[in-house]
Amino acid sequence: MVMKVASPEKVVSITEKVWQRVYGGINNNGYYYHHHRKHRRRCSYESEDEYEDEDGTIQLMQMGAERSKNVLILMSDTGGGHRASAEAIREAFRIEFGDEYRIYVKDVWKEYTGWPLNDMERSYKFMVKHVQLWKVTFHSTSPRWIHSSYLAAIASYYAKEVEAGLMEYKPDIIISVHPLMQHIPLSVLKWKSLQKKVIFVTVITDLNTCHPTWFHPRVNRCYCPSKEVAKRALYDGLEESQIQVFGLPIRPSFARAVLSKDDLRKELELDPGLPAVLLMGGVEGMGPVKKTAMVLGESLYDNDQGKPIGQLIIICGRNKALASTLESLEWKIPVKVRGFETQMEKWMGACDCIITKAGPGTIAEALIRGLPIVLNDYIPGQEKGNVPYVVDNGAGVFTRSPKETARIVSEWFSTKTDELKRMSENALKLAQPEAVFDIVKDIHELACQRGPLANIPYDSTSSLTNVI
Ligand SMILES: CCCCCCCC/C=C\CCCCCCCC(=O)OC[C@H](CO[C@@H]1O[C@H](CO)[C@H](O)[C@H](O)[C@H]1O)OC(=O)CCCCCCC/C=C\CCCCCCCC
Ligand SMILES: O=c1ccn([C@@H]2O[C@H](COP(=O)(O)OP(=O)(O)O)[C@@H](O)[C@H]2O)c(=O)[nH]1
Repeated sequence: MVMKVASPEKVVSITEKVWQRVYGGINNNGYYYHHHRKHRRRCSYESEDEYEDEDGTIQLMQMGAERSKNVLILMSDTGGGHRASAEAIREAFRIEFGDEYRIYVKDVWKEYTGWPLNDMERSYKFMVKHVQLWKVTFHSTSPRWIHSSYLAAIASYYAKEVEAGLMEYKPDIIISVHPLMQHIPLSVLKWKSLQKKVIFVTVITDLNTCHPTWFHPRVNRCYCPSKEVAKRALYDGLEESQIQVFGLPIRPSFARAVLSKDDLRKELELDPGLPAVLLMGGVEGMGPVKKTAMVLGESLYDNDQGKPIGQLIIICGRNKALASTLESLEWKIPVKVRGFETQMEKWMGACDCIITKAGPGTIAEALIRGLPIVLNDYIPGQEKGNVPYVVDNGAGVFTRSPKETARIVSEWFSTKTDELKRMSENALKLAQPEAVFDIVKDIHELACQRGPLANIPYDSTSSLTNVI
């Protein structure tokens, strides 16, 4: 990278001049600040060569920082949580490090491979609809020898395709935010002798009872969202030095935006005075959403006084059928039915509590917004442990019964407002809004320790077919 700066009039280091111009400041310790970055950073390996050209302009050549580093985030739309976390990491990299990193969020399986890898979304949706099938698959594939053999077989079968997918993005760093995206890319990196050059980290997006496919002993780091998950990682053979516990990565718009409930209600055209409950079921609108909405529609109406005691917002995500059914119903209380929303932080910020299945993304977001949670369902296996995570920490309750859910919310809005307040405080205590920033800073540290760009031989000629 070559940058131009005017000749200095007083004696200041060339580095300082450049950083002042490009990034807006440098402190006494030599750390520089980007105009939109709060975090200080410096990779000690960076060195500069300088020279003056004819018009007196000094050219600065930064050795070892000629280009942005490529970061490939591997995810899949099996549920909405993996994409949300991937986007959170991308945004945090941008805020902290500007254009120092070029981020790609990709489902490489979908783009490059064949069945069953390229069809995980549909298969997963089918399996969680037939919940016993999912339960059996989840638990029967938990032993390492079982999932490792499956995944090794698939890795050999799709090695060339996965290699092509990785080559396309020439990653210096690979971040997996999906339980099925450790083994195959790590095998490919091993076969290509790239393991020591490419940094590979896993960011786990399950809060407690996660599947052991998340834990791969050859990762550089495994970011666990909770101590419970870290314990499982240790038990599964990861070293302490590989594990970091920062929290689940949530989009920075949740952590950093200053949101006033009154303004949000105005913007979202909600009733300014009535307490509001948000009802949802992950990105697929799963769980007993319709039944719960209908019972709430009755219980949040005070028949004696002839007026509502609360309002209801239902976010159906990608479940269009659910949205259109709910839109066609008549309600006694103010109800807003929405499809897929891109600004969840606003809807959560406008509400007083939430009813949801035990999706880890939604839970972590609700905690940041201080919303007491009624968990009304969970997917067996990976979501089961999210229930005690919320309930035992006093941030919410669990019930599968729509009637019970409606009773709890009506009480929170009338006779038990103190309980609502206490749970909201507990939720805020459990929240980890800075987790995503801690994760990207730690990855940056790893990249700095790795030294100048590794000159990774991403040549298009070598092929894995030679090694398998
Ligand atoms: C389809 C190809 C997948 C790989 C091919 C098979 C390899 C076999 C090895 C293991 C199979 C593993 C399946 C179970 C592991 C799942 C681990 C896990 O936790 O998955 C969760 C994710 C979804 O993410 C979650 O979403 C939730 C919300 O909905 C929530 O947000 C949660 O926090 C998230 O973590 O699940 C997946 O992505 C799995 C997709 C799997 C599709 C399975 C297709 C089945 C085809 C072949 C599998 C063969 C398995 C044989 C089982 C033998 C049973 C006797
Ligand atoms: O309309 C919607 C519905 C959901 N989500 C997000 O999708 C994620 C859902 O993840 P979770 O782990 O809760 O459940 P999943 O969808 O994976 O089952 C969360 O970040 C939600 O904020 C969203 O952005 N828009």
